[in-house]
Amino acid sequence: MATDLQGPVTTPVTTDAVRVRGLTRAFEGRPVIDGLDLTLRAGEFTALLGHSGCGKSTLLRVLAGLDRDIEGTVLVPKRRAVAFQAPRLMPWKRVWRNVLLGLPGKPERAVAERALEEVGLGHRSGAWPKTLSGGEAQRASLARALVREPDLLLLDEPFGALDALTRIKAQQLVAELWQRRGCAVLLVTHDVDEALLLADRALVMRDGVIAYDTQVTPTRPRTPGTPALTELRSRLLTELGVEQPAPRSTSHPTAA
Ligand SMILES: Nc1ncnc2c1ncn2[C@@H]1O[C@H](COP(=O)(O)OP(=O)(O)OP(=O)(O)O)[C@@H](O)[C@H]1O
Repeated sequence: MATDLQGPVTTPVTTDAVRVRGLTRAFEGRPVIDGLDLTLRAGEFTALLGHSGCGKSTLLRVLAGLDRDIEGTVLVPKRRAVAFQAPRLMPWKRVWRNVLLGLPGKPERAVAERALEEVGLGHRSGAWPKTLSGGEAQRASLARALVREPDLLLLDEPFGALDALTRIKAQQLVAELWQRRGCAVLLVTHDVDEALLLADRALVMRDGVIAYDTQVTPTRPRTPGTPALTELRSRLLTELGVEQPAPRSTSHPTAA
């Protein structure tokens, strides 16, 4: 799949969707990413966690090819797509035209409608973006990513601005799309529970590198609160510097 690669160096790799070696990105002389190595396997769903400002979006932008002012080696598949927290729809173009935006050639409306149907938005194809709800706009943004048939789907906090119920539905949709499409996904999120719900693997970024890298249980669908997930949740929170209360003692002093 990832034999068709582009990046600063184009050594072909076969089973990996992403291969990053010694990546450094500095702003005004201060490295935000500092010698980072990362391999994502084809078809793997990976969550990227880290405190605010640690460089998650910067890494995603580099992988998306939106930031090339870098040092190091970045190998990514040519077919990749990105969806951001804000859906970034052009208000003067109908939804289906937004979905096709930037695609080469002159793809037909039916191409956009197939992707819109996949995200449950076929009926809003001819609508103007301003008439969509937040969840609908986010789904349109996902359709725009899917229409590119990506081998690598980059998601930068796509659920961050959604209300709790819409967020659960959007998470389910992404899980379904990933299972159907089989592409590698890199999801930037602040939410440890979201990472544990969706991902095969969770990474914590700190000090410009991947400081922690763990597999999540392969069982799906996930049931929050199982001992394995609870332990992993606690480990990830510790890695993120979140102090947790000590487990409550089960022994009670007996009254005299
Ligand atoms: N274009 C830029 N110019 C200068 N500094 C930048 C630029 N883009 C990002 N930075 C800085 O790089 C650091 C990492 O930013 P980035 O957006 O990657 O963090 P993040 O981990 O995604 O944060 P958050 O979780 O808050 O979205 C921040 O200190 C940010 O101010």
